[in-house]
Amino acid sequence: MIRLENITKIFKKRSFSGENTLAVDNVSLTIDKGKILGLVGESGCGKSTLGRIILRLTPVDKGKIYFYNRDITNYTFKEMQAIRREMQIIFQHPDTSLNPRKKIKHSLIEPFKIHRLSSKNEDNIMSRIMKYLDLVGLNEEILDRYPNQISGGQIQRVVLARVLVLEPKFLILDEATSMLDVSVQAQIIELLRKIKKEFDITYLFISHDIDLVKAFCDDIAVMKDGKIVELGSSERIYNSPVHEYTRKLVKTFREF
Ligand SMILES: Nc1ncnc2c1ncn2[C@@H]1O[C@H](COP(=O)(O)OP(=O)(O)OP(=O)(O)O)[C@@H](O)[C@H]1O
Repeated sequence: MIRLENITKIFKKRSFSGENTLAVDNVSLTIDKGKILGLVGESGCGKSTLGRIILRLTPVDKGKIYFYNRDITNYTFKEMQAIRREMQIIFQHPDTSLNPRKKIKHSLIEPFKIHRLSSKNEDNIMSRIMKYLDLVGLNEEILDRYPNQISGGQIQRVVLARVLVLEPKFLILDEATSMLDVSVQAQIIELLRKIKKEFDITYLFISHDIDLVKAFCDDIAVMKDGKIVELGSSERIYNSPVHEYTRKLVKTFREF
């Protein structure tokens, strides 16, 4: 479903004395349809940049991005608009992912407007919203609340519902559960499993938590200094890591 060939991204220095940052260094990888690929590595290694590049939210300097075998690397804004709904991302911070001044109802109606989804009237939109709210384990009481009146876990459920109304085929979860308590995190992971089963969505799960990635993902790509240093099945990477850096990551988590 996703194929990356030799992706490279350099952020230019911001000041005369600063340095360029090689955020992604010649990365090639494939994510097959229906799979969950975990992308792990320590802070600043380039995980988010790579995710944003796949969605064409960050321009790439070198390399090619394929989505369903279509080369989307140089798609225009208009061409991207046509496939934007199919590729979505959920970020880490529950507190900034929804407009704090708008009720939850507004945030759930918004995607229909942005993506000009064909829904004849508001009743029709609301019935679709209710379907997805139910799926993520929320009820209509949430609609009249503001983001600061609900918990972090509830916000991530709303964010998921907001994305699901678009019926995406590929979803990037960028540290999407990192800010949540462990028990809430487990509930959201369970929900993500259920959603994947029901909608056959392919995930890229970005996290620094290798234990969580091992439990949730089919395969793991380990990133260091912008490079993928090791890639394989979750079991293999976790139980018999080959690269020295992967060994260190696994060991650190086990001791922690
Ligand atoms: N817009 C930007 N402009 C300049 N440098 C950037 C920009 N975005 C990221 N970087 C730099 O690129 C490198 C990779 O950052 P990135 O956010 O992709 O890493 P990450 O692995 O996702 O880290 P984290 O887990 O902390 O989010 C870092 O050195 C970062 O400072």
